Amino acid sequence: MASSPVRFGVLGTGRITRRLVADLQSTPGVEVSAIASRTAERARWAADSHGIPAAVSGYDALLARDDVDAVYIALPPSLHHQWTLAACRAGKHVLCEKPVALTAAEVVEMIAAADRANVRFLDATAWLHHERTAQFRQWLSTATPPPDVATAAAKQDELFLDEQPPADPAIPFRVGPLRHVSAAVSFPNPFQSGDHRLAADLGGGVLLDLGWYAAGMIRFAHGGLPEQVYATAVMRDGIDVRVSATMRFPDAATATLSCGFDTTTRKWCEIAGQDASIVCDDFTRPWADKPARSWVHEASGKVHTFVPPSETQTDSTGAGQSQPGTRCHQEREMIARLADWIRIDTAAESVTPWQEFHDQAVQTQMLLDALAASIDAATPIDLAERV
Ligand SMILES: NC(=O)C1=CN([C@@H]2O[C@H](COP(=O)(O)OP(=O)(O)OC[C@H]3O[C@@H](n4cnc5c(N)ncnc54)[C@H](OP(=O)(O)O)[C@@H]3O)[C@@H](O)[C@H]2O)C=CC1
Ligand SMILES: O=C1CO[C@H](CO)[C@@H](O)[C@@H]1O
Repeated sequence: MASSPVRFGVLGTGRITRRLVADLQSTPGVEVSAIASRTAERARWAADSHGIPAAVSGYDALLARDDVDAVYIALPPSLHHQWTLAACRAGKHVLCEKPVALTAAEVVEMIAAADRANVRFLDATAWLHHERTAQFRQWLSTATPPPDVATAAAKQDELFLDEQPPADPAIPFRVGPLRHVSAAVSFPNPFQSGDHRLAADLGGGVLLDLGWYAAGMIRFAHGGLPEQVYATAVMRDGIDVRVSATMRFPDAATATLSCGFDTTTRKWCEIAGQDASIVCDDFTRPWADKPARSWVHEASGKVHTFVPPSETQTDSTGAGQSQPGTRCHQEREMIARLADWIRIDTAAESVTPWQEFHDQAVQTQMLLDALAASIDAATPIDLAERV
């Protein structure tokens, strides 16, 4: 029996809703039943533009509606905490834009509120849901080689020569023990004056806006938090517009982060292990008109281009050409995942597949907290002392 669609209500009518509302509407099993604005006129305009049945004046009024099962919170960062708590109180599931909140303490409260209300919570960090991220995860899960391989690795750097096929053909590369992660995300001045990204009271600043992605990639690649960080910021009108940071983990892995509102477009990362590195130059979101790009660089200098399975569909001529229509759409994957969680009968199942995403969100925000503290204090910060 087909389950009924998950009906989303949208809070906010800004820039991101132009894209995400269409993504919600085009995800199977999901509908958008209402959109709310602070003003009735703008709600009407947004509902008409997107073909949404109900235009709602005021966010509280949307939360009170019976035709809304879940909300998509597309408000400035300073409002995410408040409206997530309100949505949970109203019994609505939540998809909340990034950065999840202003501090890790707020994120912990938001997740606790969702747990108390038995509703699902997910942050809209879509790259975590791209199929290639699952492949990165798999390569990283082989980070610790068996002892005999580790000994061999210490003796020679030719483990990946072609004549030595890997043990598991499904995992053709082993990154080996993680040594360094580098993540850089920037966009050159894309904002109008008055934009929340440039307003301190709305949670502005590049560290929260784009550092969210870079810190998230570093946490994802390592799986834990550094023991020490040091960050510096270039400030303009009281807002951090460029941030650079270094960090060191308890296992001696290191990382560097760079983000900027005044630097050319970058959405890059390099995850370097002892044996190979994963390189990706569009990890936050593949370019709309191009296939997702990532590579594995072996110690020998050999480079392999990774083509996600959805981009290697054979076309009608059998030529194996990439077909854009079949490409992984990370936002729809994210929405479908949340809709699946909403349909899980938690009374019948003890699984909590959302836990890893909650851990990722909390720890990303903890890392940002530490970087902000380092910028403020102009000194390295020990995370162990902050937990
Ligand atoms: N996942 C992604 O790829 C992206 C995520 N984002 C994230 O989405 C969120 C929203 O960003 P974006 O859509 O660009 O922001 P916009 O400023 O374009 O829109 C924010 C909306 O929030 C509502 N709002 C409520 N209170 C305020 C306030 N005090 N000041 C301004 N707006 C307010 C407004 O809707 P109304 O007046 O109708 O109530 C406004 O349209 C941010 O957290 C951002 O980081 C942004 C871009 C991409
Ligand atoms: O998340 C985001 C993705 O890209 C934008 C740049 O145009 C960011 O500023 C935004 O908040």
